[in-house]
Amino acid sequence: MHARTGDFSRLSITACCREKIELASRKFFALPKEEKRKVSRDEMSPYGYYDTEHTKNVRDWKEVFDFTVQNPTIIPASHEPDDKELIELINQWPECLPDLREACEEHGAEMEKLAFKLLELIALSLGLPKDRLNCYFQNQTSRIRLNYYPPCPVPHLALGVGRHKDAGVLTILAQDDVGGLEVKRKIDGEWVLVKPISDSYIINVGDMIQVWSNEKYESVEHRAMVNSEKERFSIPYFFNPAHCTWVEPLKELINEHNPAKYKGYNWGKFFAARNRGNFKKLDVENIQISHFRI
Ligand SMILES: O=C(O)CCC(=O)C(=O)O
Ligand SMILES: [Fe+2]
Repeated sequence: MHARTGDFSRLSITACCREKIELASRKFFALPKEEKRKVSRDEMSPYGYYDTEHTKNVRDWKEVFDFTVQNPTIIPASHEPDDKELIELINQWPECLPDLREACEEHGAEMEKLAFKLLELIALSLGLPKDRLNCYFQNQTSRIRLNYYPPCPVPHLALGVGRHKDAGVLTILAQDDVGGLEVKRKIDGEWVLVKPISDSYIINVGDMIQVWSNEKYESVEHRAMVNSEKERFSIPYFFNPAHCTWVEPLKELINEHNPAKYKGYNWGKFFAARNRGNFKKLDVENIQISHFRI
């Protein structure tokens, strides 16, 4: 893929790398359940295969495989503010499909290069030095997810992923040609289909850019529909900073006319709190940046 990003630079992502991960993802999800469950995630090892995820307490119609880009990745052991314990996330790879690991690691490296270019463009667009945001990404917690949405006999009763906003910095999404991703249009609240364009990536601004930019950028609500005939695959890359990142509106962007719209929060604890809802149904709403809105 080639993309022109303003006058700044020309990015080139090898199409073969994308084809490789798409093929490996199809092969992985086509494996028998017992094989996939050998790399199942659980509360101790929260990355790997999973087929019972909930978004906002509702079960999604999908199977996923998650891995981190930096191996190992360090995150807090729990969402409890006083718990200082950290854990190392170690990727799990299916032994019967060695191609998957290679394809995933290559794709991760390509996505990371693109993510840094985009980050620099965003910094420049906010009137900041181009490397202003780079410092948060040493020991980053970025991850990639392989999404598989099987055909659904009752597509009007289920969603592949329920409505949500991505909590991180940027999401770079590769979707296949089936279609199903919808974004909520701000002016009228209508859900609008993001039409698949082959060999292109969808760039989604996440909640952290909304907070850093003090709402100059907004993260968009989105969801994934399912359909009764076709299976669908997508591959989001979630670009996330180090767990210790304190997220708040950037000092340079706020002043008496534009006061900070958010209180600060710790990314690692936010992420741990968000992930809690993946393993059990919670009685409370999952953590959102609106909880830090001033
Ligand atoms: O499958 C898609 O198109 C979107 C997936 C998504 O929003 C997510 O995994 O956060
Ligand atoms: Fe998303």
